[in-house]
Amino acid sequence: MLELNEIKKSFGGVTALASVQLSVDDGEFVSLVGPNGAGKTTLINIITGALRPDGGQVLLDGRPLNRVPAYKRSRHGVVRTFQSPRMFRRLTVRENILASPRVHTGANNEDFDEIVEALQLTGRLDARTDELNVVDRHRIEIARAILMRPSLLLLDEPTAGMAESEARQVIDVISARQSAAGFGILLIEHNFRLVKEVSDRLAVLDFGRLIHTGPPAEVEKNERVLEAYLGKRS
Ligand SMILES: Nc1ncnc2c1ncn2[C@@H]1O[C@H](COP(=O)(O)OP(=O)(O)OP(=O)(O)O)[C@@H](O)[C@H]1O
Repeated sequence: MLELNEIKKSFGGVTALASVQLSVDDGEFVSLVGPNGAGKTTLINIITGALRPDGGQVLLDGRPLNRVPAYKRSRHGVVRTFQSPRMFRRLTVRENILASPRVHTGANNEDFDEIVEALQLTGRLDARTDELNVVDRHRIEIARAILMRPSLLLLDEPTAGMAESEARQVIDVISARQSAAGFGILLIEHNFRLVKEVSDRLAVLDFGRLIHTGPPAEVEKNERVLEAYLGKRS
């Protein structure tokens, strides 16, 4: 469904992405892992149209997106969340989750209740989001994104700032919804152990290069991955 062909992007002298080739099929769960500065967020920004690549093509269902502006890409079902969740701080949790018109038109009450409960937000629906911590703000963004009924969900470190048990719980919720609804996922996560079990494939970026793509069981056998990735962080 999503195909990235030879995507290149530099910032001044820094090569953020060097010819990245990656696909996400319908209903597939792909996790993009790699150290800080590897180019993960840049890749999501290129998929959504927030950034233009210097070279290469983004294709959605076989159609090139290069000339499609960011706001129209979301109409094609491409939905993203941010590394630092963006909210209307003076609005309540409920209002923030319902803030997208696509949530209004697409989600029924049952979906809303289910996802809010799974993400442990039920008791906080009437709180203002500026009273909440970053963990809950991530949960709000994820709830809204899922209720937008994406065909492709791009999650930029949805577990940033979470303890491992919180992160696991959130990833399990995402995975369960993905299995039920069948959308494609590209999820950014530093710690590949957290996403190993739920991912169909892992793609490992290092200094803008995709050094491995394959089933999670293979990743720890790849010397380059172990050296590039595990060498730098635990
Ligand atoms: N707008 C920008 N201007 C200049 N350099 C940038 C810009 N955005 C990203 N970079 C650089 O491009 C490289 C890739 O950054 P990117 O944020 O995509 O990495 P990342 O893998 O998402 O890192 P992290 O895990 O820390 O979020 C880094 O060297 C970064 O400093």
